[in-house]
Amino acid sequence: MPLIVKICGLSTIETLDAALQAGADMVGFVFFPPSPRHLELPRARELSPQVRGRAGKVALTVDADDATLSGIIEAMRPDLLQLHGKETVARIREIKRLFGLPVMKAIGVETAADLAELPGYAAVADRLLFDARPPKDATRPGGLGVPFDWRLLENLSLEVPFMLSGGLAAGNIHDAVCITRAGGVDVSSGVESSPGVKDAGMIRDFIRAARAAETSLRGVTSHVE
Ligand SMILES: O=C(O)c1ccccc1N[C@@H]1O[C@H](COP(=O)(O)O)[C@@H](O)[C@H]1O
Repeated sequence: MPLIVKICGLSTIETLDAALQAGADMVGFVFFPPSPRHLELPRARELSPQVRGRAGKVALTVDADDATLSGIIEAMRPDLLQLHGKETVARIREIKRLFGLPVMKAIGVETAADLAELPGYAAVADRLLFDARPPKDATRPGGLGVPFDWRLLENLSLEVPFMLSGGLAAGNIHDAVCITRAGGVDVSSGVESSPGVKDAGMIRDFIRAARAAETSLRGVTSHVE
């Protein structure tokens, strides 16, 4: 399966275009007011048609209530909901029942103990996303540009596809993909010149580096087989 590359936290026509032109498979929009990448609904409505089937549209929320989710879905018709808060298995089941959209649940990882909750989430989510567990005093649960120990995911066997995030950048994506064998990668801070300000050149570099990592990993595995 080709590596899925997701560029998250897009908020301008120019950088969204850069991500799409460079071949991003998914583009993410953040709906979480404390984030420097937060989008208001009118802006989401404006950007959404630009994606027009060129990539999967992902709406990122953090413990959003039904009314908030409903407004976001009406405004941008996402293909996937990224749930990046403390949503329980029961809440995910309810969101799927209410809105009929696939869900990617983010799991914060710092130690092996953080993987204990995986079976429950894997049973209900369509995808999992492993991100660095945020510090207790963080103002947001992700988008902090901090990696975790990828070796914790080595030899992970899951029934659902999983993606990797947390401090990824063009310079470390090769190691990240080779160690975790993730089916997808998700970046926000690593393609920004400052928090919330995406850089078209960094987006292109990241996607190029992710594709190169994918090619080199394929070479290794086909050699071993
Ligand atoms: O991007 C944000 O501001 C954000 C806010 C709240 C929850 C998640 C957020 N972003 C996601 O966090 C990870 C890691 O991002 P980074 O590359 O380390 O900055 C990624 O999945 C983003 O989608």
